[in-house]
Amino acid sequence: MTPESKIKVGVLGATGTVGQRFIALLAEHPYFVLHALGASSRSAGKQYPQAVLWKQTSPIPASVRDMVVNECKPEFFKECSVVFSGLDAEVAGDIEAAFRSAELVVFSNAKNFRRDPTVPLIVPLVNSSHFAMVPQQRTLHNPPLKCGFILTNANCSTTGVVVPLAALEKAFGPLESCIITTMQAISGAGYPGVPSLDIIDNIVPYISGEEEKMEWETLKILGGITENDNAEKCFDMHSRHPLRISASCNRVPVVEGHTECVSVRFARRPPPSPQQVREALAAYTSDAYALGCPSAPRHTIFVHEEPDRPQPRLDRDYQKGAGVSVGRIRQCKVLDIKFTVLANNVAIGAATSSILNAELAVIKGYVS
Ligand SMILES: NC(=O)C1=CN([C@@H]2O[C@H](COP(=O)(O)OP(=O)(O)OC[C@H]3O[C@@H](n4cnc5c(N)ncnc54)[C@H](OP(=O)(O)O)[C@@H]3O)[C@@H](O)[C@H]2O)C=CC1
Ligand SMILES: N[C@@H](CC(=O)OP(=O)(O)O)C(=O)O
Repeated sequence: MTPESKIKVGVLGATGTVGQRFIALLAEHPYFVLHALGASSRSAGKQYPQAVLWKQTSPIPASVRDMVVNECKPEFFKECSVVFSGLDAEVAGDIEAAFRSAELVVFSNAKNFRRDPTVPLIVPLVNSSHFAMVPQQRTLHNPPLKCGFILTNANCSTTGVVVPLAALEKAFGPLESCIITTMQAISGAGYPGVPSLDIIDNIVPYISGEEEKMEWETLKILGGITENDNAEKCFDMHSRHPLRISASCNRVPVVEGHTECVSVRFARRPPPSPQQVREALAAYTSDAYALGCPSAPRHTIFVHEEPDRPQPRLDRDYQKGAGVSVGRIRQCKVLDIKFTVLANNVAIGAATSSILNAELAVIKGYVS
C-alpha cells in the first residue's frame, strides 16, 4: 500500500499496557496508519506523552508524540475504519458496542464479547476460518451493519496453549483430554498490576476468572463452525468441541511471558510418540503466515531440543513475541504426552494477535 492508501486506525485504551504495544507495533505498519488515540477522561485532552506512563523499551514513536488523547467516543474516530481496543474490561463492553454501531471494525483484547455467539474469537495462528461469522454478526445487528463488526482475540494463556493443541489435532486427530498448569507473568495484570509485596519472593495460586476463561475459550476456538443459511433462527454457528480440559493458573514473579505445562491424551490409539509430536509441532504453519500477513511469525511453533527451554527471559522476544515456543516434549505416564509452552502475553497473547487479525481481515476483504 502507498502511504496515502493506508487504512486509518485508532487505539482505544492507548495509555495502557496493551495500548502501548499497539502504538509501538502500528508506528510503522504496511497496511495501517495511526490516526486517533482514546483513553479515559483522566487522559483525554492531554498530548500522548503527558497522558501515558510509557513502559516500552523503545521510545514513544515520533508519529504519536504530538497526538492528543480523546475520550473513547466514535465522534472522535470518524475518519478511522478500524479501532484496536486495549480497554479495561470494566468499560470495554459499552464502548466497543458503540464503535461497532458507528460502523467501525473493532479488534478487541478485552473479554467482554468473547462468549457472544455472533462474535468470532480468533487466535490468528489457529482459527482464521471463524471470520466466516462476520456477515451473520452484521445481519443480526439492529439495525444491520454494512462495515462494522467486533472481533476478539483470546485470553493470553488460552492463546499460548491453543496453538500447539491445534497443531496436534491437525496431525493426529481429536484430543480427548488436556491438563494445564500456568505460570503467568505480572504484566498480564496490566499496570501497576499485582503489588510488589505480593509477588516478589512469592507465587500466587489464583487469578480471578482465568481458569474458567481458559477452559471455555479453548473449546470455542478449537470447535469448528458450521455453515448457517438461517441466521435469524439459529445464530450460534459454533460446533461443540468434546475436549475435556482442566486448567490451574498461577501468578509468578516474571515480567513478561506466560509459561504453561500441558499434558494431553489423544483419542487415537496408539497415541503418537514424542518424536512424532516434535515433528508435527515444528511443521505446523498458520493461515496467517500462509496468506502473507506481514506480522505473522515464520515459525508458528518453535520447538526447543534443549532440556531446559523454553524460558521466559530467553525466549519471549523470539520473532518479536509473535510465535509460540514449545519444549520438554516427552511421554506422560497418566495421559499420553506432556510439554511446556511459552507465549509472550503482551505480544501474541494480546496486541500482536489483534494486529494479525486485522491483517487477516484486510487480506480476506472484511476491511478496506
Ligand atoms: N496485559 C495483558 O497481558 C493482557 C491484557 N488483556 C486485556 O486487554 C485489556 C487491557 O489490558 P491492560 O493494557 O493490561 O490494562 P491497563 O490497565 O494497563 O490499561 C487500561 C486502559 O483502559 C483505559 N480506560 C480505563 N478506564 C476507562 C474509561 N472509563 N474510559 C476509557 N478508557 C478507559 C485506560 O486509560 P487511562 O490511562 O486514561 O486510565 C488504559 O488506557 C484488558 O481488557 C485486559 O483484560 C488481554 C490479554 C493480555
Ligand atoms: N488475565 C490475564 C490477562 C488478561 O487480561 O486476560 P483477559 O483478557 O482474558 O481478561 C493475566 O492476568 O495474565
